Amino acid sequence: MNAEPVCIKDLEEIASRVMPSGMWDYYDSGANGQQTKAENESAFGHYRLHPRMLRDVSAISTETTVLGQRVKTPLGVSPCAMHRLAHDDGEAATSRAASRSGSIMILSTFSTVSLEDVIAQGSGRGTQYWMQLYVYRDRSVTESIVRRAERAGYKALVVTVDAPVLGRRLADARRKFGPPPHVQLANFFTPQRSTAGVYLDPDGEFSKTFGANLDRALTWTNGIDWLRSITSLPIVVKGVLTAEDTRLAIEHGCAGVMVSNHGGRQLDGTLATIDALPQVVEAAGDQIEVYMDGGVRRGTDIFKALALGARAVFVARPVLWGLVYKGEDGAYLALGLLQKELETAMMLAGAPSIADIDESYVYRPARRWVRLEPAKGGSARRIAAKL
Ligand SMILES: Cc1cc2nc3c(=O)[nH]c(=O)nc-3n(C[C@H](O)[C@H](O)[C@H](O)COP(=O)(O)O)c2cc1C
Ligand SMILES: CCCCCCC(=O)C(=O)O
Repeated sequence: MNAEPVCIKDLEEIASRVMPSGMWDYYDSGANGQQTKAENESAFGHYRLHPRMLRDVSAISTETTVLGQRVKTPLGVSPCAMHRLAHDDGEAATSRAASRSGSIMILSTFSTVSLEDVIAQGSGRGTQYWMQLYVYRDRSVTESIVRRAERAGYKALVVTVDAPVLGRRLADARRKFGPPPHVQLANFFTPQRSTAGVYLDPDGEFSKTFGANLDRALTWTNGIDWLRSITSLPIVVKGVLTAEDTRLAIEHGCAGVMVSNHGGRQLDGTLATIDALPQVVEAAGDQIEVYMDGGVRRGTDIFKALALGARAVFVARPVLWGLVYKGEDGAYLALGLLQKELETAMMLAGAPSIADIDESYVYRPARRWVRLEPAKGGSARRIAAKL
């Protein structure tokens, strides 16, 4: 295909053709049988829109607020390790693209451009930068990233809580995948910096480096309460899929939760994120903001997530595919295609502003999953996942 990509699926097709297979597999893979990865995308198709006609849609605005600050769009970039696998400019290119499109950018701790250099690429036109954290066994490593993020101007910390261990992605396991030597974890290792307390697998295998550093004993108390005690930045927990954990996030003083299953790369067999979103929104009430990611490939997906109560919606792989296609311009194209599709969906549905988009615009599927909640001294209670 030589024509300019006109949708995210076109970008995916190009990236799948041009990326070396090891890197493509790392970006693409879900865990184990990849059921969750597939359902993140397909589940959007189970929701239907309920559009309204003859509403003035001559002026569409996607402006909204997130964590109390104005943003041009509720669309953002989810944290992804190692953008330099996609393009030599790595996260610097993504940062420029996010800044041009006014999208929020969440930077992965495992970026291949340093967190200071990434934010320096933004032109400050209302883009918010948030810093993603994995909590290390050696807390001084995490604390040092927090301090650097504060100094550099990041507006929130996003703590990923769905990865006490890296999910088993079979293609990576077969290959013992690790990055090529020129792709380095720039927040920890550069010619100028080598961070004590961070173990790097001598063979470069990701899952081993990950497993050796991260704290599997992490809890709400020793992780989230501890973070709150060392910083005043708002804390968002990423990887929440249940009402129970949303209530805990509120109790532990978080500012937001991100409904995410890590793009299906961690626990295979969870609900798709669009299906998990309603129970989280209900538990959150107006006490905490709710964001989501996973399988968002179209403007109508964003519209549906907003209608079900997400305050902002994030994408990961689509931006990586854009980077593979054309660096900064490709990532900007990916975000621009989604933004344009969102605006078109808003026009066609008769919802000219983000505030207009509510639950009345979607039909939920009638199917239900039922689980049993253990009862204390009585018979187990049947709980239906409300979709
Ligand atoms: C290649 C790749 C690397 C990722 N790296 C991280 C990471 O470093 N930290 C993190 O919290 N999530 C990471 N994620 C998960 C994403 O932030 C996000 O939750 C998920 O990919 C969203 O789904 P999507 O790719 O379908 O948009 C990664 C995802 C991919 C595909
Ligand atoms: C040591 C680098 C490991 C990167 C893992 C990043 C991640 O979360 C992913 O899903 O992949």
